[in-house]
Amino acid sequence: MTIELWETDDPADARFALGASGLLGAFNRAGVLTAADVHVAARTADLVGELSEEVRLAVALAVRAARHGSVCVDLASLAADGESGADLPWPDVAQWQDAVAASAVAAQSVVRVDEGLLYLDRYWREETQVRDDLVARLAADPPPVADPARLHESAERLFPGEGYAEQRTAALAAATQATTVLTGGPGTGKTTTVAGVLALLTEQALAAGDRPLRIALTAPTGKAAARLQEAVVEAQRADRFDDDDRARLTGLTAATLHRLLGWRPGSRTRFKHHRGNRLPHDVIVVDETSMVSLTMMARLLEAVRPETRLILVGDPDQLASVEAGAVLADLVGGLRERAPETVAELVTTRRFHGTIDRLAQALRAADADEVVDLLRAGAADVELVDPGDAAAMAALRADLTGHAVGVRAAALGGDPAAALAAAEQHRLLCAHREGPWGAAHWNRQVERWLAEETGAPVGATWGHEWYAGRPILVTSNDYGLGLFNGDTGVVVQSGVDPTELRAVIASGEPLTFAPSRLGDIETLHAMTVHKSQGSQARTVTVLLPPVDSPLLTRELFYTAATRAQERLRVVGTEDAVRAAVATTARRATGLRRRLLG
Ligand SMILES: Nc1ncnc2c1ncn2[C@@H]1O[C@H](COP(=O)(O)OP(=O)(O)OP(=O)(O)O)[C@@H](O)[C@H]1O
Repeated sequence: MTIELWETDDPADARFALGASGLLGAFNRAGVLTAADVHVAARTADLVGELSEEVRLAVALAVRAARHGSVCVDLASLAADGESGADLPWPDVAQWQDAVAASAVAAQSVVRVDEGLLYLDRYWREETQVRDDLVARLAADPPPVADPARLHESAERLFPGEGYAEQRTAALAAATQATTVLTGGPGTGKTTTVAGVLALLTEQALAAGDRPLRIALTAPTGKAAARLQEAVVEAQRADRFDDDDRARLTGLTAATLHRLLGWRPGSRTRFKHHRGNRLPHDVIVVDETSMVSLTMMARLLEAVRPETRLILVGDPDQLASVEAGAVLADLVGGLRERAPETVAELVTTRRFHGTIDRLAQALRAADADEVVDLLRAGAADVELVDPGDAAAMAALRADLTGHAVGVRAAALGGDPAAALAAAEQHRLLCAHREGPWGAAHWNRQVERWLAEETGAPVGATWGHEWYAGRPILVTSNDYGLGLFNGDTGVVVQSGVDPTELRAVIASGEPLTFAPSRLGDIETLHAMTVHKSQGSQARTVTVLLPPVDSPLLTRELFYTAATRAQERLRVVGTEDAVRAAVATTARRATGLRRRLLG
């Protein structure tokens, strides 16, 4: 294992810290630390009069770790990894750890050392709080069940027979305890279980003669929240639910976690609801929990009342949040040992019966030979394209261009629903944002092909950023407009004049805006795998980066592959496929271990 470095041929690269000398300078020039890591560490150390170079290096490595999604840094293993890969002046580990523990930065709580792991104070406090809140929830009495006989009877009705046994057990667990982590891959029946649990709980509230249950459905992104809401409503249409169940559950709406907690202007990490002003709900269901960062989990747990039933739903094999932490995987790992009854795992796939499902299972099992065999099997729903195969790449180009042309034709027709449907057919997913395998490059590429094919000068290279048929992705929440990070849409021509353009965003009822009203928007001919989390498309093309990419991991491949509902095309060499399967995204966190203690 080698330490991940940034590389550049440009001596003026902004990541070089001007004037950095000594250890910080050496680690910056080697590409371990960026200028930002160095400056943050130097400033913080200056504030408390910390002069030791070794300690300043440790602080900078903790800052760097957070940038890479880790909550803390294990100096010993980092130095051991680094020594095998880069010729760097690593301090003697034992002495270094002692120096950090005895330092002014530790004494002033700028950093914390816990079981050999070094944390920036903020993350240590958040991790401690998540652990303490969870442990307190586990220790408290379970919420009361008004009519246990009725609960079991209704569970048999809503989850009948052997086919629903796994979900029935999970639902009864979630209905009878305060905290449940419901995990499973795509299509394993998580939403069906959630819909059933809500029916069970609303019925129990009625049996107890209580006021109607207050239920919150939530997810980290607007797109995921909207999907949860639709899926729960859809699940209740099944015959197993009777009219009374449906009547008690009418009007359920889902909101993003930010909105549920009460977003406050000017702060991304502080909310209206907190320990002193808790959320009023009796049941809170969080979907796509793998995307929840440590910070958001801390904010959520402090705002949840002890007696509220909390159901955390997600797939721990997916990529973790863009921000620091790997909370869902840590919760599953830690709680499985500490309180196994709180982890309900669904393992039987209900939706796919094809190669995509088998591929997802092989990826979870890290079985590289099976993954390669499935990709090469010539199945109708899964295909592997070798980037060195000119004919196959030409076919890929024709396909991507054909899709873009189809979206443009629908958008020129001025029918928002048709344009949206065309745009939602296919997703091109990239590991990186920048570079030859990045989303930015492929967005430009598809726009160029579209322009060539149609003769219309569209796209950023022509200076026509807004054009009919431009698929778009919303990249931040805009509560005023009702737009959420992750929302997707397309630009349509709304009149005879080609300059009359409207942006249509997919929602229950499509939302229409003048393009000038939209702020944070990206073109969506291609998107990063990270941003695709929480959404699916019928056909998905995944561009695997080359073998040496630090982003090439099993979690990335699994997340990308499971976005596909009907067809999956993977563009990459066999070596890249094998490297992805063999590499897991390593994030340093202490939560799993601390949950055991
Ligand atoms: N026990 C079951 N037997 C047969 N079909 C089921 C069962 N449970 C769920 N299904 C069906 O399987 C499909 C997937 O279920 P569901 O949407 O609940 O899964 P999910 O895990 O939430 O999926 P995803 O996370 O991919 O959205 C649905 O069409 C649902 O009706």
